[in-house]
Amino acid sequence: MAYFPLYINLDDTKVVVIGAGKVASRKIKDVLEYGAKVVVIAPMIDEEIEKMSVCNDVKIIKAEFTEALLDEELREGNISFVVAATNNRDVNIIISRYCKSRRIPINVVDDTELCSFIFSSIYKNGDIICGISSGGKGPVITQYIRDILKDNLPDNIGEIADIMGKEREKLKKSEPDQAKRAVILRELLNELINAG
Ligand SMILES: C[C@@]1(CC(=O)O)c2cc3[nH]c(cc4nc(cc5[nH]c(cc(n2)[C@H]1CCC(=O)O)[C@@](C)(CC(=O)O)[C@@H]5CCC(=O)O)C(CC(=O)O)=C4CCC(=O)O)c(CCC(=O)O)c3CC(=O)O
Ligand SMILES: NC(=O)C1=CN([C@@H]2O[C@H](COP(=O)(O)OP(=O)(O)OC[C@H]3O[C@@H](n4cnc5c(N)ncnc54)[C@H](O)[C@@H]3O)[C@@H](O)[C@H]2O)C=CC1
Repeated sequence: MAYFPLYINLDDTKVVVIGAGKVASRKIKDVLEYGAKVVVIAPMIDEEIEKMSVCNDVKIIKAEFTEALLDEELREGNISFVVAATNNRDVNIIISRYCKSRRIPINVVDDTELCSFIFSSIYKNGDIICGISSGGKGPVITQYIRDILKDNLPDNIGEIADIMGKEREKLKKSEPDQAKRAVILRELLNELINAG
């Protein structure tokens, strides 16, 4: 079954990443861009993650995973989701079970079956976000599609979206007919795109 795309607000919420190698580093960089606060648990920390931890949004716990550490994080506050990114399959399985039994969304980087959600390739331009998934069939495909979007969408599509958003708010007050609003907005979009 294909995965359903959701867009969640991570701003100021806690994401726990267990394992701190190259894959963890990529995922941490991604979620920081969306305002998450990250707690990293691992005995060995990749240099890139050490660098990221100088900002207040990354806390490092230099230790092997234990359930008690996650219990403690939960006691301190809600967790948006957990990423199990260790290179030890047995540990990843334990983390997946822990999270699933508590209904905490879980991503396990080495096994789709252990995940309750997966990451996508992201095209981002301002607030325009396209998450592309192949359902785990291969990031090479999703990266290919992401690059097609990047090469073909106007570079200013994020700015265009900002303008459209403001105009839409104004129109909601001045034009009561929703169908007419949609026509006006489509025309405006065409104008903005053609203006380049
Ligand atoms: C299921 C999923 C779970 C998840 O991680 O969420 C998963 C799983 C696995 N990835 C593996 C390998 C690689 N992953 C990448 C890259 C990315 N992988 C990402 C997502 C996902 N990877 C989820 C499904 C996404 C989908 O729907 O297709 C991206 C999109 C997002 C992100 O991770 O941030 C990010 C691209 C970011 C960007 O857009 O640039 C590269 C390429 C590279 O590094 O450039 C390689 C090497 C090439 C290759 O193997 O294809 C392996 C084998 C490990 C091994 O062999 O040991 C597994 C395990 C397995 O397949 O069982
Ligand atoms: N989903 C994806 O996009 C991809 C997934 N992978 C898979 O991801 C996994 C991790 O890959 P890398 O980051 O390259 O590995 P890595 O070897 O660079 O890092 C592994 C990390 O796990 C930590 N770790 C090991 N045992 C631990 C424990 N008991 N508790 C807490 N942390 C522990 C280590 O300290 C280290 O920080 C591999 O299994 C690999 O097959 C690899 C490429 C892409």
